[in-house]
Amino acid sequence: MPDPQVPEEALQQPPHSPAKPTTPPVRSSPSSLAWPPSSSWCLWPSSATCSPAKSASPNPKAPRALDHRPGDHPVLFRLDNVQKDYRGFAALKGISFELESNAVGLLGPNGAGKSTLIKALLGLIPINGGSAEVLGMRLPHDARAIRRAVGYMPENDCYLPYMTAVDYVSFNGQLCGLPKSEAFRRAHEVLYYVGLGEARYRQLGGFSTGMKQRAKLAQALVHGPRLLFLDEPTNGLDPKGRDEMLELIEDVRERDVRVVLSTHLLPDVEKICDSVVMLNQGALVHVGSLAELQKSDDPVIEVGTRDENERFAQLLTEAGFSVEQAGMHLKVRLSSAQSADELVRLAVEHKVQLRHFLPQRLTLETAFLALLDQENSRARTELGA
Ligand SMILES: Nc1ncnc2c1ncn2[C@@H]1O[C@H](COP(=O)(O)OP(=O)(O)OP(=O)(O)O)[C@@H](O)[C@H]1O
Repeated sequence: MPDPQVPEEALQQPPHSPAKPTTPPVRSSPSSLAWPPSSSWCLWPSSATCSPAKSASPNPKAPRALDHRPGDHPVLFRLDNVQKDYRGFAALKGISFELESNAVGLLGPNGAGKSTLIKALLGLIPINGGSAEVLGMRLPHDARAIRRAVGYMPENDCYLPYMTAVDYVSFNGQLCGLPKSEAFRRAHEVLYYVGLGEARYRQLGGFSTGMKQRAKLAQALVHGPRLLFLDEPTNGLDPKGRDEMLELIEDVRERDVRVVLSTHLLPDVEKICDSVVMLNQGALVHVGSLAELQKSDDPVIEVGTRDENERFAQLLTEAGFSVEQAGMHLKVRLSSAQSADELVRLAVEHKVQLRHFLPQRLTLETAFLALLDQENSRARTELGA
């Protein structure tokens, strides 16, 4: 039975053609298995700029090289001394950087200025000094063009509770410049895409937190943005909901939409992003690739022995290694002059049986905390001087 509220063109292109081989990113309920919308469905508006979606790559999780739509600007952001004051309070203190990236993690403790930076880059709040470019478009002159090219999923709820999901998403599409019928058609498609196909005529006020987050994602995607700003998209979600939201974001990224993810959850950044921008108290702490940040100059090896951790720690310390106890294991930090071979040789020489030997990757969390520590002690020194 055709749905009387779905426009004819949407019915001609069924939102979930069985011919599509792509893996469903969301499997929250049988209804969400309606993914994907169709083989030719894409995140870009069909009128002027839409071209067929690329077929799924063999490994959708494999990192892709920068690969943009024709005419897309390779430089995501170019900021020069961007400042923002709220009645005399400096929320952004002269931020400068240039970044080429497909997925950026925007990190910082509470009050660091992440939301302020996002709003400034969207042209939603004026900056008090400096200049900024988003995808090659300059603020404030090109603010309208930026808003058309960019989707924004805000941290806070931003809907009227008595609106249905489809009206809400369609209305946002119109606000972003889509004609009414196109906005309505795409609202249906994008709601299927985020796994809310069956719930699209329900009022948002009755949605669970996970459904509200998906509806917010849908409204950010409806007009086919080239860049998506996500402010705390996994806030309030349980572990399953969080995984599903991250899978959706990964899928969006795989469809050539660049992503800026602002979050406190560093594992989310590790999963989605290829680069990071770190702020602290309105200042830029770090900008660069994630891999670069996780590269440790002093590798750490976790070792465990058969009941001889204490003796081995003593031997390692005497040999000049830096050792600390970490639960049932020892963490041995190697300087540039030391090697893992030496550590093993020492164990063999002293007949210490090694039961555990694990070179450790520096986590984003460790790197983040170390950078914040450095920055805070630098600020304290400056204050004292
Ligand atoms: N409209 C406003 N008026 C006055 N001060 C503001 C306003 N918005 C933000 N601030 C202040 O600017 C600073 C940066 O706020 P912002 O919301 O950008 O930080 P954030 O990094 O996004 O924090 P969180 O992670 O807690 O969301 C904070 O000290 C905040 O209190």
